Amino acid sequence: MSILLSLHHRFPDMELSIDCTLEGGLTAIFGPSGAGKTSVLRAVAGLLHPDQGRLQIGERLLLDTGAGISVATADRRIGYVFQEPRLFPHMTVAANLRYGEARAKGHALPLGFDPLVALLGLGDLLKRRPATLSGGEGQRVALGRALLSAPDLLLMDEPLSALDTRRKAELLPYFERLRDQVGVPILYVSHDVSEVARLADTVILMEKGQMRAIGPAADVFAGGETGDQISRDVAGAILHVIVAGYDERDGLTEARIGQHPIWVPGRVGAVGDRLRLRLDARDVMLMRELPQGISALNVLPATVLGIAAGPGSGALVRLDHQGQALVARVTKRSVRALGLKPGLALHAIVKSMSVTQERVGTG
Ligand SMILES: Nc1ncnc2c1ncn2[C@@H]1O[C@H](COP(=O)(O)OP(=O)(O)OP(=O)(O)O)[C@@H](O)[C@H]1O
Repeated sequence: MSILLSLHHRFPDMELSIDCTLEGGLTAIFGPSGAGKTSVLRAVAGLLHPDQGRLQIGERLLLDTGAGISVATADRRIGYVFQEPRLFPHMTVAANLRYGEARAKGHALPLGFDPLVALLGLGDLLKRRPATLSGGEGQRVALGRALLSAPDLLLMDEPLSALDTRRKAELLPYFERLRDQVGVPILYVSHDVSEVARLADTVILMEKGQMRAIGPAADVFAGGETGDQISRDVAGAILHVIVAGYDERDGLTEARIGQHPIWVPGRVGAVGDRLRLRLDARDVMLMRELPQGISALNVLPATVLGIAAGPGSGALVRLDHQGQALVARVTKRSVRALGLKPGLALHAIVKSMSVTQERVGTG
């Protein structure tokens, strides 16, 4: 189901502008604080009335300022999950979920009550009251309630930002399952690169109210065509790999892109599972000759696609590894010393230990 979104709004100290068409899946709106991410969600939900805008979800036209159309929030069939669960404190978890279901008003649910309770692991919580839930449990209930209202689109605004690292890690697999098993498109706001790299199919990069880039997550984090769209702190690759085995002796998971192995610390997934790995551009080293006697386990043949030199001492080198984007952040001095230029074949070295747990996701 396509989502057509066009918003233009002038705040006293910022101009918001976004135009895009989305084709389902999970789209992350990513950018620093104040970029305008939440304002986009608010406009989509009908809580902010833009100066100019158009929103169409599938066949349903929800907003067209030119034609004077703006469907009321309650009738948009859009679910909203916030930083905190916002559950009804006097109701049990089951009653909170049933409240969501009642709002579906007969529209087909993406998943029935019981399968959704199972997917979100809510079975043991149904009789509890919100005050007794942990932050992560509360967010799962909030998600369930939103999905049971049969939304055409789910909005999630920094749903992990109020949680500590452990709770975030517990919740992320549920979000992955939701993305992969429930067909509801999701607009997901976050300023956290590890979260976005792990979850997003598509990334909208926002800065100062403007849409700076849009595309598949791997392309946007690699810096796009010109390599200068992404800030150096978040540039990196998202590699899609398949689990090939586990080395018991060394405690390493073998993943593969085609026939090429990539070793990841710990046991992750089962043989045949699809994983996505985030490689920070600063953790990738480049060598022209096949290296001998080095500790890094992952030596990936790659071809230089482009080089974007920043204003400082660094440069972002975009590479192709078997059809997937890799990106290395190196010094301009190394670019010169290695004679890096588009088309050059070389080796990208990635330390296994740099692929930490939070950089490994599914799907
Ligand atoms: N109701 C409002 N009135 C005036 N200006 C607003 C309003 N809402 C948003 N803005 C302007 O838009 C900017 C971006 O706000 P928004 O909350 O959308 O950003 P964000 O990217 O979600 O940031 P954060 O992660 O900090 O919430 C604000 O700094 C402000 O300039």
